[in-house]
Amino acid sequence: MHHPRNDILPPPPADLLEGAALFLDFDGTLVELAERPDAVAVSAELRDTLRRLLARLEGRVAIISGRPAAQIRELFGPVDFAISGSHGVELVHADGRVVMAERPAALDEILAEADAFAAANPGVLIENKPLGVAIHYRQAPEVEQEAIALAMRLAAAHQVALQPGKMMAELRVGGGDKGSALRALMEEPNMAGARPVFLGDDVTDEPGLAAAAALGGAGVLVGPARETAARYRLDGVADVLAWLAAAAVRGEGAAAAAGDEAA
Ligand SMILES: O=P(O)(O)OC[C@H]1O[C@H](O[C@H]2O[C@H](CO)[C@@H](O)[C@H](O)[C@H]2O)[C@H](O)[C@@H](O)[C@@H]1O
Repeated sequence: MHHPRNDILPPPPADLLEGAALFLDFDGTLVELAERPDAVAVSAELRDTLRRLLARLEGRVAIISGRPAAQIRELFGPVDFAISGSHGVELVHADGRVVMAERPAALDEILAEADAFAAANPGVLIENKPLGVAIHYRQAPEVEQEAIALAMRLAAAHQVALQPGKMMAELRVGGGDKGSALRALMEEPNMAGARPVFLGDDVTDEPGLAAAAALGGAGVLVGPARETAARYRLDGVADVLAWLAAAAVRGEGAAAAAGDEAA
C-alpha cells in the first residue's frame, strides 16, 4: 500500500498507552543498530521498563521482530510477554503456545548460495535463521547492489519471500508479516477492547504500523520521516526508551492515585 510521506508527524502523546496494547519492534527501536546481529544486548533498564509496562497494561505487551522468537527470548531472559519472530511468521504466545511454519528445504539451497557469496565478499555476513536466510552487507556496503540482485534471483528461483531490511536482504518464509502477527495477537482474550500501538523503524514494520491504525490504534515511526502508515514519530532508540519509561511511570502514578481514591 502507498502511504504519504509526512515530514511533520508529531511525537506520540504522553497518554497514548491508556487502554492500549503495546507492540514493539526490536532492532532499531528498542536497541541501537550494531555492526553485527550478535552485537546487541538488552539492558537492565529496558527489561525493567517492559516489566513495568506489562504490569500497567495488564499483560498487553508483545515484541514483533524480524529475529527468530527464540533469539528474542534469549536476549530478554525469562519473559512473560508474547513474541512474534521471523517478520511475523512465528508466534510464541505469552502462555507458551507456539505457532510456527515449517522450514522449507529450499532455505538450505539458498543458504549454500548465500554462503558462497559471503566467501567471495569479505564483510558480508549470512544469518541462518529457522525461517529465513539473511544476507547482511552493513560491513561491506559496496556490494549492496549485488547482494540485492542475488536475493531477488534466489527469491524468484525458490519461491520464497524477499524481505528487505536495513543493510540486509532476507529470503524468508512468506504468508505473513508484522501486520498479520499484530492482528493474530489482538485476537487473544486479554486484548479485547484495547487499541493497538505499534512502534517500529524499518520497512518490515510498515504492515504492523498499518494494522495498528486499521484496528483503531496508531503507529509510531522510529527514525527519520519517510512514507509511512504511522501517525506519530520519535527520532530514535533513546527517545523510544525515554518515552516508554515515562509511560510506565505515568501508569504507576495513575494506579496509585486510583488506589488512594478507593481507600
Ligand atoms: O524487526 P527487527 O526486530 O527490527 O529485526 C530486523 C532484523 O534485525 C537484525 O538485523 C538488523 O540489526 C542488526 C544488529 O543491529 C544489524 O547489524 C543489521 O544491519 C540490521 O539489518 C537481525 O539480524 C535480522 O535477523 C532481523 O530481521
